[in-house]
Amino acid sequence: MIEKIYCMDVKPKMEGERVKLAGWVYRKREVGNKVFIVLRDSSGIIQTIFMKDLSEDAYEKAKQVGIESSVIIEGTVKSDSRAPTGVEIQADKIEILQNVEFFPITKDASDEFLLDVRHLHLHSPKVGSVMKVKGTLMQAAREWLLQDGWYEVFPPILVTGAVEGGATLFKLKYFDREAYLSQSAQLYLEAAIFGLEKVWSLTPSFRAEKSRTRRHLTEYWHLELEAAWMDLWDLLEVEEELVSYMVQRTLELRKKEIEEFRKDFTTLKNSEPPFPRISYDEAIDILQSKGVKIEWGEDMGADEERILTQEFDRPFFVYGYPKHIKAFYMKEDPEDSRKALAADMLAPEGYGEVIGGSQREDDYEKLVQRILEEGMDPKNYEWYLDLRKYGSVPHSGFGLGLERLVAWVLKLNHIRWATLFPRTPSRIYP
Ligand SMILES: NC(=O)C[C@H]([NH3+])C(=O)NS(=O)(=O)OC[C@H]1O[C@@H](n2cnc3c(N)ncnc32)[C@H](O)[C@@H]1O
Ligand SMILES: [Mg+2]
Repeated sequence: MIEKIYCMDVKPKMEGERVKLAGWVYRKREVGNKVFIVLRDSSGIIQTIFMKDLSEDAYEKAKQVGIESSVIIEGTVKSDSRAPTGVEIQADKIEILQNVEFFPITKDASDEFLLDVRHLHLHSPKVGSVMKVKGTLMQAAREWLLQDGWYEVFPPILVTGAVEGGATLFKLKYFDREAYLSQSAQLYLEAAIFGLEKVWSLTPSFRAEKSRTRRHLTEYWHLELEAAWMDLWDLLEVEEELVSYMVQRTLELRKKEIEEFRKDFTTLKNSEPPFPRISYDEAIDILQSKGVKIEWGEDMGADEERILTQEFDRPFFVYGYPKHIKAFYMKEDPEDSRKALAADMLAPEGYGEVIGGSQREDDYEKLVQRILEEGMDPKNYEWYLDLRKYGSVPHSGFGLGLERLVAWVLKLNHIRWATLFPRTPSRIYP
């Protein structure tokens, strides 16, 4: 590893010290016998100045170097209020590791072009800020899960059954049989609770969604929890505690990065438990009162959720959806056979669903009945049905779409900007 200091670690109080930095040329301009290079590394940027009368060799090299060239720069720290970070390097040495004549990404690059060259777009500090926020949200989730006694487990991705409906399965050939890419780790987490009681996993989930919306990917990162002995209402408390900790902790650690994307932090600061809870029935009433054409029993899509979120300035729950629009594994509401003990968490500011969760059907016969009602073959779920034969317990769980959470926290205009290499129906390269 090159012995170097990070841009953000160079402080005005280091005036006069000699330092070595390594990174990429972010900006460059020439003024008279001076070349100003703004150097970029993972921590940020710093201005370096090359003066002909300080080192003609370094000055001549600095004149040649192109944007995004990889360089090692040495020089003396000088405090300067005019510099972007209040300090600059009076450079007397530059090693050009690779000079870049022309970097393909320019200021007017289209979104589609940026996605075509996503592997180069990752040079961007702004993209780096998205990934830092995403990583910190997961760091916070791990902190909370550890202190609240949840066990991380590592479920399979190669599976033989649908969880969220057969229409969005990615099929693959598995030796001499058919298999699928996992839509959700849920069923395997349900098996894990008989030994570990409270489990969680972060896995890629795959959905052959043909819908080209701002909130769907075909591959996304899925944070899922499952717990024995919990009913739906216990689950909602876990969800709001976890999400509020993730948001508040990320606000604390990544305020600078979040400020690059939004100026108003109100909804983030409001994300403290308890989150508001409305029933599906109330949600339908609200939508109808706002002139939305939707009847009881219909599912809410992105447009309906967007309108509903206008009523809230923080994440909120919608619970008690009609059973027939929800998945086979959801427990019927004992107080209303038309409904499931299910709840989604919706993010405000138009973002909508970030979590889907429910209490699970724990009775063997009822679960077989639901599988048959959904037109599925119980034989394909024998192992899953076994979980209701050997010490079945009330249990609940949920799945949080990490990119959806990032999209809300950073107010991104499309979920694809929330992931390193977005996968959509029209994009699987690079
Ligand atoms: N363990 C569980 O109980 C999870 C459950 N089996 C499940 O998969 N629910 S979900 O389909 O609503 O998906 C959960 C979340 O996963 C996200 N999700 C769901 N589908 C997508 C797509 N296509 N792209 C991005 N994000 C997606 C979204 O935030 C959903 O709320
Ligand atoms: Mg859902």
